[in-house]
Amino acid sequence: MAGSVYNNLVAKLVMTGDSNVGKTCIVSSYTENSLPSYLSTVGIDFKTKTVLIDETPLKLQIWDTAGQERFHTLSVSYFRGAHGFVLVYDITNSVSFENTSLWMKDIKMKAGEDVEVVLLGNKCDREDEREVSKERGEKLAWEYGIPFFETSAKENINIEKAFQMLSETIYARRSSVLVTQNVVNLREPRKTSSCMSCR
Ligand SMILES: Nc1nc2c(ncn2[C@@H]2O[C@H](COP(=O)(O)OP(=O)(O)OP(=O)(O)O)[C@@H](O)[C@H]2O)c(=O)[nH]1
Repeated sequence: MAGSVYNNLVAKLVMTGDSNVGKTCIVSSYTENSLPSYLSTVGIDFKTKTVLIDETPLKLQIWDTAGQERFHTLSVSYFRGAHGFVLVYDITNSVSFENTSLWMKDIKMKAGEDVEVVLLGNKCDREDEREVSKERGEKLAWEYGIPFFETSAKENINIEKAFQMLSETIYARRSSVLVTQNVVNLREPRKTSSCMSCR
């Protein structure tokens, strides 16, 4: 168990949801504890952060995709091969909440049915402008069978918790995680080659 394979576990996470809901700020808050200067995401980049699960390090590769419609094809092309998704809406924007069902369809279509997803209702610091009740978020997450948090990237509320829960679910439920560029089975010891394509 303490072999080197378990020191090289990597999980690919993808941020998704409408434009302007706060995906980039959530990643920054989680990986740097600071907000970036505002710049709507125009391409794709990823950040990394290592979490500990039962003393095992799991390196998260967090891909921040653009929510704007004109980047949709590019954004969803990064869904394939992801182990988990952070699906974000803005509690002050009901359209972004309604569109989560479209993002969920894309996730299932591109990444498969058994991929792990956490739903975030972001900007919960803006209570005065709230358009989506917490109950609606909870109900939707219950229907999907996924965890739900209301978050604030601005005030760093529930961000750490959400990523930790997603990481633990991936670690516990998935039979495989990426190890550098190779895939290994977590539950069975590796037998021969470290490269799937060589088998
Ligand atoms: N009040 C408040 N504002 C936030 C929060 N998170 C993000 N914002 C603001 O919302 C705006 C959009 O944030 P981004 O992180 O760029 O949104 P995005 O979802 O990455 O947008 P795209 O890159 O276009 O997909 C910025 O002005 C942020 O400062 C939050 O938790 N609270």
